[in-house]
Amino acid sequence: MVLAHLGSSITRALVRMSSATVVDEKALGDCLNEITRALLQSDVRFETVRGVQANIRNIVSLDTLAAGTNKRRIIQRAVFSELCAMLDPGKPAFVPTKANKPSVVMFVGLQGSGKTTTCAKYARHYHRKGFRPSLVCADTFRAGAFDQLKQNATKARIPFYGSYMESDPVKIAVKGLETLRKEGSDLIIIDTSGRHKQEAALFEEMRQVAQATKPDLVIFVMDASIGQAAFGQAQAFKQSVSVGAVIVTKMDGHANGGGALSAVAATKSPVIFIGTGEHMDNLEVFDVKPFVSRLLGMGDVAGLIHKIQDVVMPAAAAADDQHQQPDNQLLAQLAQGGTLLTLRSMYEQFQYLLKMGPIGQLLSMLPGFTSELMAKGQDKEGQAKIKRYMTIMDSMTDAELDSTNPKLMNESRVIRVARGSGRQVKDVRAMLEEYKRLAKMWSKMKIPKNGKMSHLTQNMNIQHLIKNLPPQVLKQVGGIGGLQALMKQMGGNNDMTKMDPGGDRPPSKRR
Ligand SMILES: Nc1nc2c(ncn2[C@@H]2O[C@H](COP(=O)(O)OP(=O)(O)OP(=O)(O)O)[C@@H](O)[C@H]2O)c(=O)[nH]1
Repeated sequence: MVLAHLGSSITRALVRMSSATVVDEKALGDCLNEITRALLQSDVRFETVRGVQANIRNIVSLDTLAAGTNKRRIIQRAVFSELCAMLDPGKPAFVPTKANKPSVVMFVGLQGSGKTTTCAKYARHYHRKGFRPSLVCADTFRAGAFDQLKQNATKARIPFYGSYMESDPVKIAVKGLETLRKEGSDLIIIDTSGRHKQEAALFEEMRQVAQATKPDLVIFVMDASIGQAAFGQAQAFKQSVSVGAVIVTKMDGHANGGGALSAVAATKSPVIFIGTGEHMDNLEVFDVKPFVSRLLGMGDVAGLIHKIQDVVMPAAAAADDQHQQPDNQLLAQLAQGGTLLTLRSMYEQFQYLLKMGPIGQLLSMLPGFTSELMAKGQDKEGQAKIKRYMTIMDSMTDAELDSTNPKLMNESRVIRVARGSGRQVKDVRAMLEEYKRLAKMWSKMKIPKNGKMSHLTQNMNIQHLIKNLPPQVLKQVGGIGGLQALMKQMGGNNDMTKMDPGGDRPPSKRR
């Protein structure tokens, strides 16, 4: 959990206030002081913190509250809504669509902020949603930028464009757009140069690339560690190009992230994603209410359902649209029936499982990937086993990974792969047994092709889901009846915003 310290400090303040015998001015004052301290420690600007405190005091006027009013609840709600207001710029960002013309998104930011890495993560995010994204490296300032982008793009299987010879970023950007448009990309992402500090040359280059490519969205990438200095940095970039959204990176390592997020909101720019690690999958959609909800340990049911949907959607999309290239191709094949599982596709399903993190349990809806791999309450062991299997597969050849013939892995290859991966022979054998079991099961399965989400969700074993959901989550969705209604809604209606549990502000559109 990012900002774990801030979240636990605020939660502790609220718990302390709630357990006070009487909720009076003193209890409220202590609670607010603690929250103030936590926000300042997270490098939130002093004026912002003072505003949050004053607004909570305005909402919670203890003297005027009618007798019998639940003061604790009112304070908790006020804190929740003020934290949301602090992080909400009140402005939506452009969301790429699969319209007639490809969407063009340009990334800007200082050197080392994580631009190049985030471009690839962003592309991967939309690839998973059924887009055909591509990357252009218009960073001619840093030697090695093109190689880095190329490497990331290859890893994420995203088409790319760049040049070792051309030194004019504008020419590269224009040529890249032209080439990738012709190749059928529907989301073209342009990575631009960064500098060590804000300087005229950087801004001029950004302006020229933007003028020549006319992006639908300019994303400013900044590093969370700068905290409240994000305000000045975001303003400076906004004055040079029309920044439409912000991605705050390195939220995994910085307590200052709270300050950075609130400072960006103060510039009226929406934060659309946060970077939570160096890995390609460490990019989280940033939605204010669910974020604050999780920060305060109140969960995020809509997000939970989204996670399920992220895994199930590509199969539905693929079943509906043969032209799409969803990330989860195995699920797409499953829609055709008679799937011949390869070790590589098993590897990809493992990646999905790991991405789901602690709620990997929910993936019990994926046929076969159930108790043996991620038994209830044993997420850690299950994940360790999956990682072990993946390390072993990393030492196998492409031919072995892409084959459906387990006999390729003869005794000498098993010994060789064990040595190469630093694992024991018995581990390699266990992995191959797992593969055979899954291959057999998947070969007999078929997801109905013509039934969109509703068919897929009907296919999920709801009983299994009920058994595996943590009790508090089940309670939060309204028990078994509520869960069934949610699944039904998920089948017939893709708009998750309608499922937001309570609250008065609609969450921004899911990206
Ligand atoms: N921990 C963590 N590291 C990140 C994150 N995003 C990027 N990084 C790391 O930050 C470093 C710099 O990232 P780059 O993508 O090269 O930065 P850049 O902004 O493209 O740099 P220039 O191309 O020089 O402008 C790399 O080591 C990345 O792996 C993140 O969300 N968390």
